[in-house]
Amino acid sequence: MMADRGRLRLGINIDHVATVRNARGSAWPDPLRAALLAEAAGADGITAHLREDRRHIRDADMEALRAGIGIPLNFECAATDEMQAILLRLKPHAACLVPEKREERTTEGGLDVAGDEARLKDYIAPLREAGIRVSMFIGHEAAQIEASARIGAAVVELHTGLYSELDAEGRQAEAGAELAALRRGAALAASLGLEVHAGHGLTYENVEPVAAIPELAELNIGHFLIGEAVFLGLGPAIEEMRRRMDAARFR
Ligand SMILES: CC(=O)[C@@H](O)[C@H](O)COP(=O)(O)O
Ligand SMILES: NCC(=O)COP(=O)(O)O
Repeated sequence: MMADRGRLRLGINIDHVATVRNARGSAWPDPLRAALLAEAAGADGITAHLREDRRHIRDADMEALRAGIGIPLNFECAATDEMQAILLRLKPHAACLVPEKREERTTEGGLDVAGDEARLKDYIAPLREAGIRVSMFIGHEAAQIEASARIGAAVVELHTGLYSELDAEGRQAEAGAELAALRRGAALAASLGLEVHAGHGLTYENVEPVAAIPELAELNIGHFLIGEAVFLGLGPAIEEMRRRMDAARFR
């Protein structure tokens, strides 16, 4: 009999549609249009990251996504006062708090929840009261997972960036060790009552071992799929990712 470990949700991150738009200072390609195409292709949610420097997604994009899509919006941002005010005004389905450095090319590592526990507990309290599902974008270390549970986060999203990099570099033993650590992290988080998501750097080639982790409820995938959309179209690119995720879950 086929094992049924539950359907894994697929959130599509549309940040890099905005990267292409901003490269020319034009109005296109439009991230909302991408989000609506993703929704039509079966995406379970849309993820967008409003960075402090607005290098891709901008405030108006978040407003348009909040008003325009029919599936949950996962609003990624740093835990700053500015972002808290925007979250409380827009009230997205979910807020995923991420570490952010102005000079980084992309999100490097997870949020240090254990090292900033008291502040983050206070920071998320009004978000929780507003009905926003709070998620922590963290590494797989037990200390970060336990701190996320203690402060009252509903979700942790485990950073798969290192696994993805090691796999892409052909460092299979190290990628396997990182995958095993992600598995242990997912099991610990679920045992603490957290919903477990994962994402960053996932591709057709590396997604299946991650999708097979039984405690995961959702993957968030962006950069690779926006690139693949150039060749396949966004809908077919998403459908192929969906197919591979299902293959990992239901084989
Ligand atoms: C938090 C995360 O993993 C992604 O949302 C990522 O941050 C996308 O944005 P960047 O590519 O700007 O890092
Ligand atoms: N939180 C991870 C995410 O939204 C997508 O990351 P990526 O696929 O763009 O690297």
